[in-house]
Amino acid sequence: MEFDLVIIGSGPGGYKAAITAAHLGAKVALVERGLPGGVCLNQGCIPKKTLLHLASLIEDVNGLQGRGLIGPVRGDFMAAMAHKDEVVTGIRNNFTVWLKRLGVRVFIGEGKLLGDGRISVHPVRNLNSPECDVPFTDKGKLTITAPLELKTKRIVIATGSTPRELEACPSNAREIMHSPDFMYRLDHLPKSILCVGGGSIGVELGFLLHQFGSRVCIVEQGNRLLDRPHIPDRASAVLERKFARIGIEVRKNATVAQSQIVDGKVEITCTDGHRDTFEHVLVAVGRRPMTAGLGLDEAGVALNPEGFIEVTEHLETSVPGIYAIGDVKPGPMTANAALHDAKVAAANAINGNILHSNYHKVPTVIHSALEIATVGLTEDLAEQAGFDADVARSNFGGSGKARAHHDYEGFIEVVHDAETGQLLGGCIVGPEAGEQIHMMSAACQSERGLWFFTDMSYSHPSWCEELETVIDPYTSAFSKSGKEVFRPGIFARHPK
Ligand SMILES: Cc1cc2nc3c(=O)[nH]c(=O)nc-3n(C[C@H](O)[C@H](O)[C@H](O)COP(=O)(O)OP(=O)(O)OC[C@H]3O[C@@H](n4cnc5c(N)ncnc54)[C@H](O)[C@@H]3O)c2cc1C
Ligand SMILES: NC(=O)c1ccc[n+]([C@@H]2O[C@H](COP(=O)([O-])OP(=O)(O)OC[C@H]3O[C@@H](n4cnc5c(N)ncnc54)[C@H](O)[C@@H]3O)[C@@H](O)[C@H]2O)c1
Repeated sequence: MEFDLVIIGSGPGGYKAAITAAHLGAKVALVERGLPGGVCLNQGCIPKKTLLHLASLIEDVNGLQGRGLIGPVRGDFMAAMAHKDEVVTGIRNNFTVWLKRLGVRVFIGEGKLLGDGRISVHPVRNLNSPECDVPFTDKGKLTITAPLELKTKRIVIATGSTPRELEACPSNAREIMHSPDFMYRLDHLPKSILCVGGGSIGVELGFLLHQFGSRVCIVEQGNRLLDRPHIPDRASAVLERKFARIGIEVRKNATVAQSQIVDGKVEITCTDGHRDTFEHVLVAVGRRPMTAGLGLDEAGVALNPEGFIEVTEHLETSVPGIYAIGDVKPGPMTANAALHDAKVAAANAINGNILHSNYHKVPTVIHSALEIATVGLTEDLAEQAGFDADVARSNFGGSGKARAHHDYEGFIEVVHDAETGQLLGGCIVGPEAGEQIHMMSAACQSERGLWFFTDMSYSHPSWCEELETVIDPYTSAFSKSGKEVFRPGIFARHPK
């Protein structure tokens, strides 16, 4: 069977690449060895967001007790987990039908590079990935029963990642677990849980369990939660204050030195000497790329020292015509980034290397006790890049909508160049931040830069109108000084 493009892996990277290439008129095959939809649909973004939505509702409703609502409401964790399964299964069952309608051939089997544009696909013994026991209804009869060989002009590798192990706290998928075990093996609400790692998974799953009634502690080796360059310190600080207020314990600058399972409970000793016992431990200390068994060596595809597939700015690997996208190559390990990569790599694979990946364009959104959303550069990163960075900042204290919702924790900051007004990026912490950030993205993309916000008209009351409030004094000052120069945002000026 011959194709223009074969994609290995059907997560957000793989399926988006398939759709993009199909829209460009290519004959496309998508090979998946586990559950269609990858980590994002089956173990990550979608199940997590379903549970977090309920967790946030509990918080919102209880926050309005005595202000017209009578409570408190409580969560039913196992009913929430069943609801989550229904949501995921519903999306998954339509997923392959949708791809078929676009003309994409889906093969459920294990893909391996054979060189010379050939890919073998082998039947998988246990269709459901080793990390997840959820049944898959193969409506389209896509599961192969005998080995196949596909021939293709171009290849996209989108095989994703898997959780990193922690030697001092080895997972047994029960008392000590990783996020896939949390999603599919947890059959009760833990009375207590330790999250090792205060990154995205620790703060998101820790918060949701707290809302359902677990005692939650997070141990983080860095000196702040979400310790990543593109998340400003101020955002971590607001989240840490909120965790302290609602009763989530955070132990920073520490990790687990020893763990032992005794009578079905996990006894922990931390490097700061702290000892405690938890019903469960969730290890979330990052993820490693999924490259084993792909035949990369034989095909000549180079890896970097950390084991990620090396790519050029066009997302092409060391072998011309083979591209790699999403978690399996260096860069942000988010669905947002994988979706961005997919559009770049698929277009390049079909039309020649014309597009560059540009992670300034890709927002990051953390869904926890507060939503934290960023795009482009922080103040620190902007200064490191040589800009004369200035920040327009506001909290939601003056926002009518925030007051009406009785929800005004958080802030907005918009980073720009003091000299030119060029928009460089921003961060929003607060309600619907993950939606509001798209305004910031559009502004960064536009030729109008900061003036994008003041040119706009807004609905009132709304969260987004705060963006105009925060920017107004800056654009006015530029106008008064006669320095009103319209410059494209950071996206257009920085190819990488
Ligand atoms: C708990 C959790 C919550 C998350 N929440 C968010 C969020 O809210 N927002 C966000 O942006 N990101 C989130 N992420 C991250 C996001 O899920 C990943 O970044 C994203 O799924 C990566 O997409 P991908 O296409 O690179 O790979 P994946 O989604 O990992 O898909 C790779 C696929 O390739 C398949 N595969 C591997 N090897 C082979 C082979 N040899 N043959 C055939 N198939 C193969 C795998 O079975 C898998 O289905 C979350 C992650 C987790 C764990
Ligand atoms: N909303 C989202 O976009 C979202 C949500 C969940 C996961 N994800 C992605 O999934 C990936 C995995 O998430 P994650 O939370 O496991 O990784 P992460 O990289 O987000 O955070 C891991 C955290 O663990 C800490 N850590 C590392 N080793 C440690 C140790 N021994 N002891 C204590 N702390 C330690 C790190 O300092 C870091 O803060 C991430 O790359 C993330 O981008 C994204």
